[in-house]
Amino acid sequence: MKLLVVGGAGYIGSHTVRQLRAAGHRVVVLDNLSSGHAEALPDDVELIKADLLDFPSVKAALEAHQPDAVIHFAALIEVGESMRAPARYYRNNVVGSLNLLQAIVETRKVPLVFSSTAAVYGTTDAVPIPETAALQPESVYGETKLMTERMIHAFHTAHGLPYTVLRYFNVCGAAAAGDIGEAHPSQSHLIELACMTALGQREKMLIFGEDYDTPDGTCIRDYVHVQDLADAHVLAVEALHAGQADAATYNVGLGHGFSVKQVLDAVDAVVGTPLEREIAPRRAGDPPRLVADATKIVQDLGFSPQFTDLQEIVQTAWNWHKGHPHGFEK
Ligand SMILES: NC(=O)c1ccc[n+]([C@@H]2O[C@H](COP(=O)([O-])OP(=O)(O)OC[C@H]3O[C@@H](n4cnc5c(N)ncnc54)[C@H](O)[C@@H]3O)[C@@H](O)[C@H]2O)c1
Ligand SMILES: O=c1ccn([C@@H]2O[C@H](COP(=O)(O)OP(=O)(O)O[C@H]3O[C@H](CO)[C@H](O)[C@H](O)[C@H]3O)[C@@H](O)[C@H]2O)c(=O)[nH]1
Repeated sequence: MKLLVVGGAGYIGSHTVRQLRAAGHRVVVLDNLSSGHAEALPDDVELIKADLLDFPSVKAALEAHQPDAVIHFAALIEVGESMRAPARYYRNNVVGSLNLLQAIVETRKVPLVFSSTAAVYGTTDAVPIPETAALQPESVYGETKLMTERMIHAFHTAHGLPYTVLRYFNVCGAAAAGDIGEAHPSQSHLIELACMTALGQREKMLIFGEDYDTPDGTCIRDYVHVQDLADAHVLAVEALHAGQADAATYNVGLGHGFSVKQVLDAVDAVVGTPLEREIAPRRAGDPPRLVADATKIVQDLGFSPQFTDLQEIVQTAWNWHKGHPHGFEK
C-alpha cells in the first residue's frame, strides 16, 4: 500500500512510519512540524510540510500522492495545556481533522485510521475499560478527540468512509534501536519527564496528587510501548485495506495499570539512583484510573504486545534519552 501519514514526524507517527516500511508499505508524511521532527523520519520518506488548517494544501497532497489509506496522528496532545488554551485545541484538533475528512471525501474516499485516546472515557467505574464504556471526557483535549471520532463516524454514515479509531492509553518507550524516541517540545509525559530528571535537566519529579482512591493514592495508567502501538496501526490499516473491521473502534493498551509511584520506582531501578520526588496538587483533567480492556483488538486484529514488563519499557525510553539528552537537537 501507499500510505499518507499525517502527523508522521511526531513521536508515535515516526515509529509507525518505520513499522509500515518494515511491513513493505510506501509512506508519504504530511506534518506542519509544530511538534514533529524531520530528523525522526528515514531519509527517503517524502515529507510534505503543510498544516491541516490549510485545506487546499491537504487536498493537493491527497491528489498528488493518491494514497491507498490515510493514518491521522496530527494533534495537540497535552491534557493540562488544553485546559488553559481550549481554542487552540478545538481549532487544531477538530477543525484540522474536519479539513482532512473533507479533503479525503472530495478526492479518493480512502480508509482512515485515527489516533484517539483513553481520555475520551474520563472517570469511569469500569476497570478495565471496554470500548462500550460511557464517553465523558474531563479535559478539552479528550473532548476534541471525541468530537473527531464522531465526525469520522458521520462521514462514514454519509459518505461510506471506512475507518478504524484506535484509542491509545499511555504511550511510552522508544524504538529498541534507541535512535528515535519521545521529544515533545513542552514535555509533560511522566516517563519522559522522569528521564529528563535523571539526566539532571530537572531538579525533581512532582507527583500530581497522592489522595486519589487508588492503592498508593497516585493515578493509575495503562502504559503501552510505542513500538507495539505502531504494530497496531499496521494491523489496522491492513485490515481496512482488506475490507475488514470497517467502522471499528479499538482500545490499545496492555490491560493492566501502574501507578505514578510504581512508574517512578521503575525509573529509579533502571537509572540506578532514586530521583527526588515531591507531592504536588492534583493536575486538572486527570482521571484517577485508566486501564484498557484490550480484548477486542486482540481478537479482531491479532494485536500481540511484545513489551509487557514496566522496567523493560522504561529501559527503552532511558536508552533514547541518555543517547539524545536534547532530543533531535544537535
Ligand atoms: N503520546 C500519547 O501518550 C498519546 C496517547 C493517546 C493518544 N495520542 C494521540 O496520538 C497522536 C500522536 O501523538 P504523539 O505523542 O506522537 O504527538 P506528537 O506531538 O509527537 O505528534 C503529533 C504530530 O502532529 C503534527 N501536527 C500537529 N498539528 C498539526 C497540524 N495542524 N497540521 C499538520 N501537522 C500537525 C506535529 O507536528 C507532530 O509531528 C495524537 O493525535 C495524540 O492525540 C497520544
Ligand atoms: O510530572 C508529572 C507528570 C505526570 N504525572 C502523572 O502521571 C500520570 C500520567 O501523566 P501523563 O502526562 O504522562 O499522561 P496522561 O495520562 O495525562 O495523558 C496521556 O494519556 C492519555 C490517555 O491515558 C491521553 O491519551 C494523552 O494524550 C496522553 O498525554 C498522570 O496521573 C499525571 O498526573 C505526574 O504525577 N507528574
